[in-house]
Amino acid sequence: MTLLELSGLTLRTTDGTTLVDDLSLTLARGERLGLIGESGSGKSLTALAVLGLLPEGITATGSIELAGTQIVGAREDRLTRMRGRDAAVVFQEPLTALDPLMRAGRQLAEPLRRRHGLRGTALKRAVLDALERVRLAEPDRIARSFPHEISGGQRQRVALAMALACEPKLLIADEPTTALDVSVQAEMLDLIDTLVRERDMAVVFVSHDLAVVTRIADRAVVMRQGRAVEEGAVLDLVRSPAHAYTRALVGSARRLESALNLGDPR
Ligand SMILES: Nc1ncnc2c1ncn2[C@@H]1O[C@H](COP(=O)(O)OP(=O)(O)OP(=O)(O)O)[C@@H](O)[C@H]1O
Repeated sequence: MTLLELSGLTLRTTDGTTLVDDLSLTLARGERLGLIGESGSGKSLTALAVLGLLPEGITATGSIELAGTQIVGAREDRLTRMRGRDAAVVFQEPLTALDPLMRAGRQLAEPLRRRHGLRGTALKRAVLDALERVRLAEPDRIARSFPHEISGGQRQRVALAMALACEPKLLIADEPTTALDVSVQAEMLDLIDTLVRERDMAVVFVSHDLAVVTRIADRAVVMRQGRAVEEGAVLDLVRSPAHAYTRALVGSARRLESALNLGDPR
């Protein structure tokens, strides 16, 4: 069953520059799609468009249907209902999602209260459970901390817990490991992988790094200069890229062999 369908999505600035050009793709429930391409290829804007969060001055034409809701041109109240319930996002920089002046526990309590109607002790328990689920040791301490008092990796886990709080059908992860230390990147990828698998959640995983995408996604769309140049099963793309740009990505994907554990990728 289709969860997300983009048809002819085109994103333009007010001065008429086309940033994403006639993009079409579909995602089934529970499916994991990588959106891959170099910086500026339009991946993040596509992800933001799905959430109805395009920056001012960028307009969308075409269609984005998410769990039966047309996102292009939808009113803000409709988008607000959709966010969290149908789709949630984890950004590269967790501070984008976190309020620097609010303790982590309070921030996480908000979506849990809204979605599950919890109050008081039950809400406190749910906050600690959500922090434990993203494998944060010392959930009590983390809940009491302000974002600047915890590490980048811990902040990203709190942001992930917030994104998962409303049990969305789709998790959009936009370079969620890029800003983290290499040592915690793999842990974060494993965590996302496990949590979405347990919940049978669909994923759109945005990254410039093919090696990272292979760990999470079943299928990938390769974007270049706002257009999809190639699409297919991740392993097919890696083994026999058709487009010269995909070939270049495969060639430059660091640690690809070990990430895939394929031996000779040819
Ligand atoms: N608010 C904006 N106004 C005008 N142009 C923008 C805006 N945001 C992004 N762009 C442009 O749109 C194009 C696509 O940007 P986008 O952020 O989607 O790329 P990306 O593939 O996600 O790259 P990165 O990995 O660097 O984020 C780029 O040329 C960018 O400069």
